[in-house]
Amino acid sequence: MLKKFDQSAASSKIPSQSATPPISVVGIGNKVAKPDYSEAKIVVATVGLPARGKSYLSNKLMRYLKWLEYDVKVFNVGQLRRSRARQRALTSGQRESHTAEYFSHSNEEATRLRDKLAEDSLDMLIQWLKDGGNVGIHDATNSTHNRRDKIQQRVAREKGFTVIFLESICDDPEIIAANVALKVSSGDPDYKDMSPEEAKTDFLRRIRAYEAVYETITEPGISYLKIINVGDRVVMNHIRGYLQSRIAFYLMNLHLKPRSIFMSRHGESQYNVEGKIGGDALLSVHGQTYAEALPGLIKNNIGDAPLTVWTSTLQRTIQSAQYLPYPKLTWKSLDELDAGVCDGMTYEEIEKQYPEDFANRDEDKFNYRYRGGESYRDVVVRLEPVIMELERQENILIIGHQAILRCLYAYFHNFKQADLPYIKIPLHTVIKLTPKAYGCDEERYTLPIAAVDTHRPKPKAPAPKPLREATPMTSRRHYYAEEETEEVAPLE
Ligand SMILES: O=P(O)(O)OC[C@H]1O[C@@](CO)(OP(=O)(O)O)[C@@H](O)[C@@H]1O
Repeated sequence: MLKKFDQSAASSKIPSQSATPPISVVGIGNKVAKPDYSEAKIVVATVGLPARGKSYLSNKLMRYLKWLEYDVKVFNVGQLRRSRARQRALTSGQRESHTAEYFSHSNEEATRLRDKLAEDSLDMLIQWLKDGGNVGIHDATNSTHNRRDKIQQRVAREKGFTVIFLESICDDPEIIAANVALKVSSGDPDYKDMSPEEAKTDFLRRIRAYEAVYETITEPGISYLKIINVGDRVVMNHIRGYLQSRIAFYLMNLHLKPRSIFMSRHGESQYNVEGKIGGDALLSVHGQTYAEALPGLIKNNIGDAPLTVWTSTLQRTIQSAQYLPYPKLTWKSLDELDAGVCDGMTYEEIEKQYPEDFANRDEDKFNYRYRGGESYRDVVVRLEPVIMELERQENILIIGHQAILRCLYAYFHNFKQADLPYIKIPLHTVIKLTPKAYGCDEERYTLPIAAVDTHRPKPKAPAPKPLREATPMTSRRHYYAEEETEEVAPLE
């Protein structure tokens, strides 16, 4: 539901209206208010034994939905337990230990305490939803009918709130062993006073304590998703509405097979050399050299492993991929951000011809929409099917464009919207992302082939407005030898 928006006054500031959830946006002067998705209020409650990837699924889901601009937060009951224990230790001077006995069902006092923690965490989550959040993820074992009944009853007290249970069932010994190893090696506060062997023994006892009372979801009539071995099989029940279906579809497409996602911009184009944006130019001489060198770099990296190459429909990406001996796919959705009336111009020309637009873009680059073109926000929306497909696939090399790769990179590294349009994706560099339990490992390979720098840094001070007599701003086009290495910091 879009509120009325004065399009004549702000052709460049109209937020996305494409196939995204209903949003309301209010224009305030030169600024664009944050989109309001307040209609969706969903509690996602995880269900599963320890070491079944519940936190992995919770965090992936959060990253995906946040990238799509929903307000999402994970409420991890284990973290609440630890932070309360720390607080108690500060007043009592005595440290509490939460070994396997604490999780045993026969320990009535501890069971009462754990139930209370789950309730408190749910109350905090519901309050957060009332304050404007959209999807609150209750990351806990929630492994009995009784616990799930309580969650349902609590959520039912809130008008318009719905709950989906997300059960992660895993019987693949490799996945379980990897999750156990991660828990005991990640400096988990529960195990900081134990050796890795003691920690492992204790954690396995904790799992057995939960197994003794575990009840898989069989309750009729509730909304749930059962994810078996992280996406091998998925069972769905009573999934309704746009956002619930989207959540289900995303989780269905996840897998845990080891793989890497390679990203590279096309080789330097003739437009890059001239400082022009957009267009459909061919590669420069240096760009062509990069295209020739790329197969060697990739082969050195992945050897004989299978790989699929994705390009946009624009010549500079297709030309850059021409010597790569792998199956190729051309995506219209990977075409560069559409600069509308500014297509084919240099930044200096845009500043001269459209000074207000130029200033607006500097002020809020993520939301700014070129006249007759797109904003970064629009691009994020059109890349959603690409993200979904990337989650399903194994090794992929994307030969793309500056703005497109920024958006994809931001998804994997959880960047804030405001920082996204300034991420450095230099030419003649391959970025290798390897998804891990929480986040991604990254390596960068830069080939020693000269190229211009097309990155315009964020202006230091807010751009002055109106910009009748704007001082010319030069695009920084120079060679890597002059490049500083400062990077935008990822979230968390
Ligand atoms: O959003 P900004 O920083 O302007 O970067 C996007 C621009 O990057 C460019 C190069 O300046 O990408 P590309 O090299 O793929 O052509 C432009 O075409 C595009 O408009």
